[in-house]
Amino acid sequence: MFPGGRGHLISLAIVFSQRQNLKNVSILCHYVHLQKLELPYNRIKDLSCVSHMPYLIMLDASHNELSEFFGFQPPKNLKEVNFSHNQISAMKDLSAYASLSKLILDCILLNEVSSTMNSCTMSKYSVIPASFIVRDVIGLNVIISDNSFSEIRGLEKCSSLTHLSIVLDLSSNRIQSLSGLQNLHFLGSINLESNLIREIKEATYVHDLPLLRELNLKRSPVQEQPDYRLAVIFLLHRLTHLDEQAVTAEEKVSAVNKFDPPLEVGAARDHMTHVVYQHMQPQVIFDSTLPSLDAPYPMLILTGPQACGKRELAHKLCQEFSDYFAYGACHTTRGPYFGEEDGCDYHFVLEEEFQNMIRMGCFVQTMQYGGHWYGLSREAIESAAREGLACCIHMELEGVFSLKNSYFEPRYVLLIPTSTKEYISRMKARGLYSNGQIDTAVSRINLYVKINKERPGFFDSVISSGTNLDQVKCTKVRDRLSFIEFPVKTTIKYKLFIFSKKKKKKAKYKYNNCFFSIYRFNYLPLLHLSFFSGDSLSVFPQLQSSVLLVACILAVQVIPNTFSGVEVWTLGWSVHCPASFFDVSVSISQ
Ligand SMILES: Nc1ncnc2c1ncn2[C@@H]1O[C@H](COP(=O)(O)OP(=O)(O)OP(=O)(O)O)[C@@H](O)[C@H]1O
Repeated sequence: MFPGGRGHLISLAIVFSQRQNLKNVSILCHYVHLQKLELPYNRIKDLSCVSHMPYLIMLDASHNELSEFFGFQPPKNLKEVNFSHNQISAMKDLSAYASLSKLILDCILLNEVSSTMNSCTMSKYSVIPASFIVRDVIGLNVIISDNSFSEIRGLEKCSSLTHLSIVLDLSSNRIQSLSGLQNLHFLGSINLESNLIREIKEATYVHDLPLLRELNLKRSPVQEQPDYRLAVIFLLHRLTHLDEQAVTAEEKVSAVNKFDPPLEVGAARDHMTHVVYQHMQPQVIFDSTLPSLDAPYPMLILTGPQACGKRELAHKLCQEFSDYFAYGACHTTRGPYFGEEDGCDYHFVLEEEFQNMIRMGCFVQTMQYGGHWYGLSREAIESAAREGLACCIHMELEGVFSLKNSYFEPRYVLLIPTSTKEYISRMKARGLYSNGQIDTAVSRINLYVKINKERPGFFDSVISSGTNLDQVKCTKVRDRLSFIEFPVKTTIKYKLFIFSKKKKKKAKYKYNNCFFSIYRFNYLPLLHLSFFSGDSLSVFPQLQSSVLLVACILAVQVIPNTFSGVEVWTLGWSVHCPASFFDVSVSISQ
């Protein structure tokens, strides 16, 4: 029945595509040199003959009637075993099978696991590869695919799985959750292809597995979730392969930028948004850009965690030093607290209006905090600048990061609570905040402390915030900021003097139906051209040289927004320049 020369046969395959009636293979105990034995699709119940095969490396006994798990003495070098499609219901300790690296257990009816090391009773649907105590085996493959498992239970009781770096193949089941894998600290690779996992958050169950490098969720409904790949990469940052595809460094960076952007990235995005929307609007000269090229418009930003007292301080400063500061009221989508007046603390607007304002380029900076939008409008700054006052604003750290990207150069003062206890009782005393809001605010104190510590000079001044904002504190802030050289009301106005023969503050000219005004500031001319409908464009060639002259000195950008013809002559020196090239934008409007 079996081939001759049995003493030296090293590989034997008895393979049928359909089940055959081979039951007794005891004769194989004479084939002591066998290294590979393939006996699938038979009716074998007893494999004790394998005890006589000390050199056996690979055994395929799938599709048989085995009820005993490893019912033979351990061949020393046995590496790969396939027991799929058998009737094994109990499993045992495999510590004697030191070389075992791959064990395939598809479609077996596991009811119970018993071992010398542990014993746990499992339901039919538990996915249990056994209690493998195989020391120093790296890369043990456990393949339990093509079953109908709908959940993963009991794996953590299998001590081998908590001691080995293993590959776990659970493909083609009906598994919906990764719950059950969270304690298998040595899992290196999980194959969950063709299962029923739907939610990205399931990945959090395997988030803490330190050795997990490969996860396969191909052909699972979760793949249809928006941003699926980046989200999983973000949650499982140690992965090197997702869905059998290498995770690139670019993907890892994109994932972090998308789901937990560093402050700089969030700020850059915010700044970019507002610059783009602002440039889509007709360009005008802003009062805040007029003072000087070397002494930018003065602004004071008070920053610190919510309710640290910066808002009160801002109001106080503006009251006490009304010749220096004007309060810059931001816009917000949160509703007013009791006693808050529209336009005083904030401009309270609805979400839709806020979003419209973003698209209209009204904001210099925006931020979401506590589920509400906050934004510093250009008009808030301009209305202070028009009065010749420095704008005083309070905002969170993210706002500071964003503003640092703009051409504004405010002074930043950090108010930091020194006593968490006092800070919490201050928040509680306000009676406005839930415990969650208080926790968030408290947790952000460290963020401010960290930035202040790691980036010397990021804040121009740091003061501790307390419960009382008295006169002393205002004076203290002013004293500390004396180096700012606050403008007095007159500074801006008087510096704007005339660039005309008549020595008027602002000269308006009419030329060929065109009105244009010329300012002179710090001896540098600044042109403001305004046109009315029906203007003759013939003025342009004549103006061109003077505009170019001005452009050389001050780098003034003239942006046409109504006359397409204007583009022709501005094209050469305006359109092709990067936005930051120009110090001032001047509009030509109808
Ligand atoms: N434009 C803005 N950009 C960033 N942060 C802002 C902006 N406007 C306001 N904030 C900040 O948003 C946070 C929430 O503002 P809100 O006024 O709702 O809180 P509050 O409970 O009144 O606290 P506070 O007394 O600090 O203002 C505050 O820290 C506030 O300074």
